[in-house]
Amino acid sequence: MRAASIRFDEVTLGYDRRPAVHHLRGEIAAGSLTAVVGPNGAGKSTLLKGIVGTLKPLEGRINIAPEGRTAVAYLPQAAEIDRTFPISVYDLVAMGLWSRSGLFGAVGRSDRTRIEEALAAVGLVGFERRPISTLSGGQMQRALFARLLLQDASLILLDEPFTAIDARTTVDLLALVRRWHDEKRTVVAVLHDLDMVRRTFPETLLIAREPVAWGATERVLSPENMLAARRMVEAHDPHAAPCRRSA
Ligand SMILES: Nc1ncnc2c1ncn2[C@@H]1O[C@H](COP(=O)(O)OP(=O)(O)OP(=O)(O)O)[C@@H](O)[C@H]1O
Repeated sequence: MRAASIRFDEVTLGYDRRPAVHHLRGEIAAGSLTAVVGPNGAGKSTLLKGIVGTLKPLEGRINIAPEGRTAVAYLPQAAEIDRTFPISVYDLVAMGLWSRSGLFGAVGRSDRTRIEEALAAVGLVGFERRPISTLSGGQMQRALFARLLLQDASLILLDEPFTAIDARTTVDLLALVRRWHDEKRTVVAVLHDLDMVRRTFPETLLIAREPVAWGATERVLSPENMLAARRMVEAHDPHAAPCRRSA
């Protein structure tokens, strides 16, 4: 597997021509482990959607290398996942193989072994037949991480993966994030717990509608930068005309 890098060339992302994030340039290095932090409404989820490609840049370009050959796995915020969908834990996790087997591809013995290994890795052995609607929040997140494991992607994007998740589950799932990093996958996670970011994520991008600081975590999370980010989001006028400032 070749690790994936992400380059931003003067990127503006937004909705209905209104920028949510702009003046974004720089690179997330191949094999890096990056936290994206910032106040509510700073544009963190928007940034991930831009990388995944569900949101096309209003301006600029996001380039993922190696181009066309990077498998991307994306875990949206829990609120965006339909827990009422009638599907078992096993089938949800098996969906991680779709990129290889296709929607109607047969699940062979080696696939079944991989599904069982993924369920074991997240501590969900015995939950296979449970409908996902019966899972607790932490169990659901474990199932989603098992699905990510099977996706075997070189670029993994996580949007607030530990919000409202119990401490034990967080510890277990954070170990998987570390494992992905050791395997030289590129991991980008939106997080609010700054202690966790300091402990686990070497790189941080602090955004407040535009990058405030980007680089080594300890330097980025300075009190000055955090204050600047909060002020920038508070000062933002959602009805302002699209910004024409060159980056
Ligand atoms: N689908 C949408 N249509 C219009 N505006 C949107 C849409 N999604 C997000 N926005 C706006 O874009 C801005 C950035 O939102 P985003 O969800 O990316 O922020 P965030 O940093 O992830 O916030 P939080 O920490 O609260 O999850 C906000 O002003 C939000 O209201």
